[in-house]
Amino acid sequence: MTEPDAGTVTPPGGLLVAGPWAAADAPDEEHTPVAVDQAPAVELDGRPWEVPPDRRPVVAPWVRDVRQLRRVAWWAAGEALHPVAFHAARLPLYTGRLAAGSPRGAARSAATVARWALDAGGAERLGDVDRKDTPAYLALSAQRDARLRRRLPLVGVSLLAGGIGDAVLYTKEPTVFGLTTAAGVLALGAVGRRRDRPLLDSPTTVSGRAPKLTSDIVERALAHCGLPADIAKKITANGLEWVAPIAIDGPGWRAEFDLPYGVTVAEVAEHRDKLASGLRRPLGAVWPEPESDAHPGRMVLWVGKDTLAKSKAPAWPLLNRGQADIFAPLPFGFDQRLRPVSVPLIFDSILIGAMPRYGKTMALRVLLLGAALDPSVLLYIYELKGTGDLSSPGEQVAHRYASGAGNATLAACMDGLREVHAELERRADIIRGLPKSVCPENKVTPELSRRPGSGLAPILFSIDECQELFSSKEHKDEATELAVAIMKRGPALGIILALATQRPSRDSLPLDISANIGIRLCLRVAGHVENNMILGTGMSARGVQAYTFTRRDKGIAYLAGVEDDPIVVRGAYLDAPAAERVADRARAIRAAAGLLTGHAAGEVVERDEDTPFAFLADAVQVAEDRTHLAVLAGRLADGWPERYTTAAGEPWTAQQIGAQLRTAGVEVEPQMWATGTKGTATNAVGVTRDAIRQAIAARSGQA
Ligand SMILES: Nc1ncnc2c1ncn2[C@@H]1O[C@H](COP(=O)(O)OP(=O)(O)OP(=O)(O)O)[C@@H](O)[C@H]1O
Repeated sequence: MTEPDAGTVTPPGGLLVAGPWAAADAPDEEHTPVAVDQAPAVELDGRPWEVPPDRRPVVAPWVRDVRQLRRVAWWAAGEALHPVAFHAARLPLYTGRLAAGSPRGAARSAATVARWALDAGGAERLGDVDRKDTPAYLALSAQRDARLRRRLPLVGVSLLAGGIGDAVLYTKEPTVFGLTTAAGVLALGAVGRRRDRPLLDSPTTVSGRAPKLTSDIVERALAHCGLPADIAKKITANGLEWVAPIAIDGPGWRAEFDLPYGVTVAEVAEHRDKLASGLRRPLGAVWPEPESDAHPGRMVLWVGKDTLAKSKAPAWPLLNRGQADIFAPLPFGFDQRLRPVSVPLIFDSILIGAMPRYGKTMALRVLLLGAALDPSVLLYIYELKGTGDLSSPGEQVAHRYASGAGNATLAACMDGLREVHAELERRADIIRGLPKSVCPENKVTPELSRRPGSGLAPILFSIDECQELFSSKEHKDEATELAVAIMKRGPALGIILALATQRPSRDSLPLDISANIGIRLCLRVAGHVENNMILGTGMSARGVQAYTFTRRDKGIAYLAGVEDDPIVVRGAYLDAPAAERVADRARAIRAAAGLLTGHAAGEVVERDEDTPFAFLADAVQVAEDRTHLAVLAGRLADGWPERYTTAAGEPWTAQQIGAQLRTAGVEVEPQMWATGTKGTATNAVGVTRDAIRQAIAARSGQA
């Protein structure tokens, strides 16, 4: 065979196919054209027996999996037996209902028999006939008379026979009489049942049972989901090309099909709400996804029996036991089908964004707890809201930890950024000096990072509410410069940046930062601008729209940068006590390995004005015997605006003051009768001056 020229393609099977660009003067036998839309006799990518088989398993995998098979058997038995038991238990109720309906049934039956016996239909027809049309009138009248003559005696005889029969039965066979009478009453009850009240109760609740997904339902929904009219018409006329039968997949159904030519999954995803309407399912249960391995028109539609927000969350795998490895993806949550989702943080950076109260801090907390369970990771945790949401793992294991809404925490965060920025040079020097056999790709390896004294321990640097830092007049330029450098050079050196923000805008999230982030987690946001700021340009046009999440979708997000396409994920939810337990475990693991450092090891890196002691000293000056936290917040902000106001100039909230007091060991009373911010006595969360004094005394004793 001759060497192929520029105009020919040699597929693996060896068949030469001439392209339109083939040289015009090449010998004929070398480029006999092959019509490409003809079914090729030989597969272009190999002879049939050379192509890896694309066969579906003879026995479905779930049948071979004993555990799944057992679950299916239990489920099927439950499905079959539950309605039987349900209705059996209600037999007396149903009997009562029938008995109650029997008088109505008797009246209905009597009316029906009377109408028949008196030929009510014939009478109506007779009334409709023009009396002047004598022959027709006479014919109908004669017909009716004949019917009455036949029917009335028949009814009379039947009634008489029935009555006599009953009387005989009653005297001779009272049991049979009782049974037949009961059957008659029930039958009359069935005749007399009201159409708006079904006799039998439904063994399932209407909202709890999603209708089974069928190809007809999917095709009808797609034809009405807002695609162009000609496409919709095609779907209605020809249906879809089904790749596999609709199957149960986790707690829902999976439908896989090819959309009409030229239509992409993104176009359908844009109309997800209309698709959900067509499927008659809640929005949170309808998830169209592309099957990227095939082509952009191959769609996998997963329709849940419940919305993601309502589905029962599997526990976080590291909740009660186990360690993590930062070089492997960290367990984070699960997707719509309740499959686990992990986030590979190493060699990357992550941005988490959402409207307030939709789960940013919880998402960050799960990742930090995961990283905390790898004892080699140095955690830098800065929580700029001041509510102490990240105090676990911050207090127990962080190398650097600060929480607060004031300038002191911003300054501590800047110190941390400078420290880690300096690490870039130090680490680059170490790596440059290592032989290729130890560090083949000029980046930190698991072995290197865990080698004692290597100075290459992975660092996870996290800032919650990072907009406070990036919009602060004093720090924003330096903070942006340092963060961008860390984000660009840090990953190869084992440094990960994790940022969370509730205000993704150009002012509070510099473009340089949002453009360089690798992994993006977007919980519910207000609109497409915020959506694209967090997930990346053009995402909302591709149908990745975190603003379609509803009020209930807390903790649910689009996660981009982990798979080829963004995926929907619900983060594991660890409340404060659970987080504390995990962080305590992480601390114990680190202590056993001799890896407690910095803040967790008791090293004091706080600035003078940032210590709990300084805070208590300020608080005791402005507190009364009994003071509401809101009042205390106002007085602290008036007395020391540089310490107790946010970057935006707002006084700290009562919640933030409460968090600081608790951190400093002061007991806060949830209900205290004292003068409120409006000058009148009221009940609100407060603190006594004695409690503050006691905490100061305790701390002085410690010192
Ligand atoms: N994964 C989750 N599963 C279920 N509920 C969650 C989840 N994550 C968060 N929530 C709920 O949302 C609430 C707010 O979460 P979180 O404090 O993380 O929000 P946030 O966006 O950080 O709020 P803020 O903007 O005030 O800082 C939590 O108290 C919890 O009730």
